[in-house]
Amino acid sequence: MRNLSEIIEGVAFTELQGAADVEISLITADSRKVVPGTLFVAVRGTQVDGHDYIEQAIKQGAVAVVCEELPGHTAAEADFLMVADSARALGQLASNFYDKPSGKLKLVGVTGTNGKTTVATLLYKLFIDLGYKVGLLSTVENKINGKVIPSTHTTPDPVALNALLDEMVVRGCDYCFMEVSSHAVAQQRIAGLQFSGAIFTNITHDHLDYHGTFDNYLKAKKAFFDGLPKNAFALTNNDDRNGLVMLQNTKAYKKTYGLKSMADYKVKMIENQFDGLQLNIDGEEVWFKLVGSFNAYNLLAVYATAMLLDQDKAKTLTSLSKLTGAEGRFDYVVGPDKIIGIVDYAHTPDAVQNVLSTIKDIRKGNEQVITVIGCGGDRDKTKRPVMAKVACDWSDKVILTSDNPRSEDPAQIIKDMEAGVDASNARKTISIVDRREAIKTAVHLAKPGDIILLAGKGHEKYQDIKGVKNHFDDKEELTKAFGA
Ligand SMILES: CC(=O)N[C@H]1[C@@H](OP(=O)(O)OP(=O)(O)OC[C@H]2O[C@@H](n3ccc(=O)[nH]c3=O)[C@H](O)[C@@H]2O)O[C@H](CO)[C@@H](O)[C@@H]1O[C@H](C)C(=O)N[C@@H](C)C(=O)N[C@H](CCC(=O)O)C(=O)O
Ligand SMILES: Nc1ncnc2c1ncn2[C@@H]1O[C@H](COP(=O)(O)OP(=O)(O)OP(=O)(O)O)[C@@H](O)[C@H]1O
Ligand SMILES: N[C@H](CCC[C@H](N)C(=O)O)C(=O)O
Ligand SMILES: [Mg+2]
Repeated sequence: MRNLSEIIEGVAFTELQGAADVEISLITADSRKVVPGTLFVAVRGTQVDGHDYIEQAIKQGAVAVVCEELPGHTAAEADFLMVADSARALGQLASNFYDKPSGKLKLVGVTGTNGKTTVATLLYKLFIDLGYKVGLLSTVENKINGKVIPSTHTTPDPVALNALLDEMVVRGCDYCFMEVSSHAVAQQRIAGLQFSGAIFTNITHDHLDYHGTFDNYLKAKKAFFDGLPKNAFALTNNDDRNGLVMLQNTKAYKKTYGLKSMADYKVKMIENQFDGLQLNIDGEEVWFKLVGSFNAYNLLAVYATAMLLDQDKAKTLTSLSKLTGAEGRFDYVVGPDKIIGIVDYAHTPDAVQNVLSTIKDIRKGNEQVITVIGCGGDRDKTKRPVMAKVACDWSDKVILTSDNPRSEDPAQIIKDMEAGVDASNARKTISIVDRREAIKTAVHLAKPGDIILLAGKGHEKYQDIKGVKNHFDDKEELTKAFGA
């Protein structure tokens, strides 16, 4: 319970109707959650306009409303606060409501097309191992010092986000590592947060359905860096062609990492094998349990962050060398006849190419690589043919199948993917709509020693078909198919 006058502190408003002297028990942008004593924030969304629900919210007991436009007839029972950008105000209000929890711990955000979950999860595990109390906000799960809280988004909405940060503070967390998705930046889910540091992994093709152009997608990631305070660090991947763009307008202190280019933190690849990576990281040779050259970048980003947070170099490297990655990222199961099944969350053209090139680099002989892959419905359609082409170019056999079709016709999504399969690749490609059948077929086609890649769903425990989330787990299906 907080007084409205405290909650609106620092929020730039153009007009206030009412005394702002009411007690607020809840803050929400969703009229369906309003209970008596709520502050309702009307946000314009991609589907509907929250302003259309103001009256409903007041009927349900909202005592104050934040909006960009007053409703036609002002209901006198509530206070009204007019702002230029209510999505932004929601972030600041949520932070104030929970008494600015992000400032009471060290909050580090990770952005980039691929690697966010891996980097944030490794940082969480590392700092736990170094003896701290830590929070994690990620695609796979949210965690508060060991306690798991299921995650609904890569970056939660501002109210859920600040509530989680508040719980972290209450439970004594020193650090929180969180993923910052481009959607979250564009929708102001991180407004009002006080970051101690930001990490950029890379940017390649994804989410063009939402951002419209690659340039807008890039600008969303950059906006996160632009908003950092000067006592925060801004750590970027200098091998990525857009890595330095992140640093152009930030007030934070700038640091770079890289394998190929000049950078403050450097790594060299020594060995890349099925059971791990040997790297020379900042002058020290260390063996890590993670697989694939892209993980050299992730590990380096984590190491650099630990150094920027003043951790001991030797302890950090010793600890990092023991860690495994995030669930569903290059997760493997060995089946009969030494057939290897890999479950990986690669769901962008770049990630698919990276994981397949890693498999090619580390396989021992001429074993076949069989890839099972689909693309999500109601998401970027332009990546579908590209992902299919990459899968074909880098595999010996490909089974095109369903990912999460959501509201779309799964057969049509596969048709969109098939458009990227040229005549020479068509010979090695089949399409099977049912993902379970596709996995069984891959196992059936595999000869001793072959490698099966199940791409796109990683840790997910469901398949979303027409809005219904049916239980589905790639690793479980693979294990069953191996057993049959
Ligand atoms: C496209 C997108 O990102 N949508 C997010 C957005 O919803 P929206 O703009 O469509 O909202 P809307 O339905 O138009 O409603 C507008 C406003 O009216 C309110 N409303 C609506 C109906 C009603 O009866 N009453 C009411 O008050 C809503 O609560 C909302 O405040 O804001 C919602 C609240 O924060 C999010 O839950 C929702 O995420 C949807 C479910 C989603 O699937 N998002 C994905 C694409 C996403 O965000 N992904 C990224 C990761 C991407 C990556 O891998 O990098 C993530 O961070 O998870
Ligand atoms: N640094 C990297 N560069 C390129 N590809 C990567 C990198 N790290 C991981 N990948 C690939 O991308 C996939 C997704 O990795 P991860 O879950 O860490 O990314 P993410 O950015 O969190 O994704 P999302 O946006 O869906 O949350 C992995 O399964 C792997 O195939
Ligand atoms: N966080 C990503 C995950 C996509 C994973 C894939 N399984 C799909 O459903 O498209 C997104 O929202 O685009
Ligand atoms: Mg993620």
